[in-house]
Amino acid sequence: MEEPKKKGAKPVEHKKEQERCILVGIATPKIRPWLAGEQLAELGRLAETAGAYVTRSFLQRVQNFSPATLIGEGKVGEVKRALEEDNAKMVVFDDDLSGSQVRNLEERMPGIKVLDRTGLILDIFAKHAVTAESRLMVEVAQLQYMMPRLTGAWTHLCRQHNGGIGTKGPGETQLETDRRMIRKRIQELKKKLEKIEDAREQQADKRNDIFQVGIVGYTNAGKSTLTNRLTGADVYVEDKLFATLDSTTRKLFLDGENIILSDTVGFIRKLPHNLIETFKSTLGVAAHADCILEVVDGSAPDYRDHLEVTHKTLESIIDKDTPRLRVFNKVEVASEARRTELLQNYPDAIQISAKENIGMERLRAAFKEQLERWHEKRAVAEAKEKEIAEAPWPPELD
Ligand SMILES: Nc1nc2c(ncn2[C@@H]2O[C@H](COP(=O)(O)OP(=O)(O)OP(=O)(O)O)[C@@H](O)[C@H]2O)c(=O)[nH]1
Ligand SMILES: [Mg+2]
Repeated sequence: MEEPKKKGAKPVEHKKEQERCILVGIATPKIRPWLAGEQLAELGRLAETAGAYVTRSFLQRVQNFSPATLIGEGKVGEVKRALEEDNAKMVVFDDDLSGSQVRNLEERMPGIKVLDRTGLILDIFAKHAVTAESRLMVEVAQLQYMMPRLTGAWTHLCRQHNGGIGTKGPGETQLETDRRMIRKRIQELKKKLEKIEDAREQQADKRNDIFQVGIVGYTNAGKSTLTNRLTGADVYVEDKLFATLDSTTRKLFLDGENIILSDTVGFIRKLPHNLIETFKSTLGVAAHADCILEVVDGSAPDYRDHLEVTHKTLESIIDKDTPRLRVFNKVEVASEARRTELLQNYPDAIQISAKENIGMERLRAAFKEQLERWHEKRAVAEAKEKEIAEAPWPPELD
């Protein structure tokens, strides 16, 4: 059996050259402790995917977020000391920071780069974007992310130059100019994106007579591995988050005819709404599908959370009437207890291993069933169209 494709000959350890960083997660009483730990571990994987080296992580339990710095003042001091000890120059928060929070934190920790989960995701997106379309989308998202943070950067500079004196006057004018320029740029980029989208829609129309399956799911669930397994394709697979940014379509020969599988960008928790909005057209590939295949990592401790995130993200993108299939992947590494739990709670889902080639026959059978239903639906629709076309005109009156 063929091993999934790995990224070329990459040096394994490069910790000295990597940016060293510390992670900060915040757990409110609403979130269960083990899940808070999982989320922080996921942030660590995001940081590593972005090329950073995590020296340590903090998980602070709080009743409420602190408005000025997100975490309490005492904790800020603790993080600052840890950064010095670890010789790290970057701190990444698992929750979104406002522009003023970034500014306050940077003031308290001079020389330290302050990022949040979204900033990290955008960085990964920027690195993994290959096509003109995804590059444009990433730039829009980056500019939108920058806008509210601009205030921080500028007033920060103003204070430095004017010794802490007010921030009105030329500073604000400059800020306004910057904002206007960014807005204009966003508009331009969006126009370009619309053109690409139109071209894609036209292509999608042309393919209307082929059954299309949109593969969706949480990042790293194994969507690309499954696409490769089913179609013998060579889609990029890696044990990193957001390996796939641009959707790819592959043909699968099934029951005497070709169907199309589209592999798409994965979802993740705490993905800001405007990022989903921006990537809607890539995800739109799934929106046009005749059937949705949801891939879930059945071995993940927090798979229920993954299911929920996927469900919520899809809600805004996909027609609720589109037929859906669900597979639990990586079952060869899931415990017996987990497999039983999945079987009991999700009797319609198919347990598979894209890596070990388990469950593929059942999945193909499920595709066939959907394909038959699709043909039936089309036949009914065509008959109706024909009836309308052949009806006498003007209609006969009684
Ligand atoms: N154990 C196990 N690992 C798997 C299986 N399928 C995929 N993987 C591994 O999971 C990791 C992610 O696989 P991908 O196919 O890149 O996942 P993806 O859903 O396309 O991820 P993104 O494109 O990043 O959203 C890789 O290391 C795969 O080798 C499986 O059935 N079993
Ligand atoms: Mg992928």
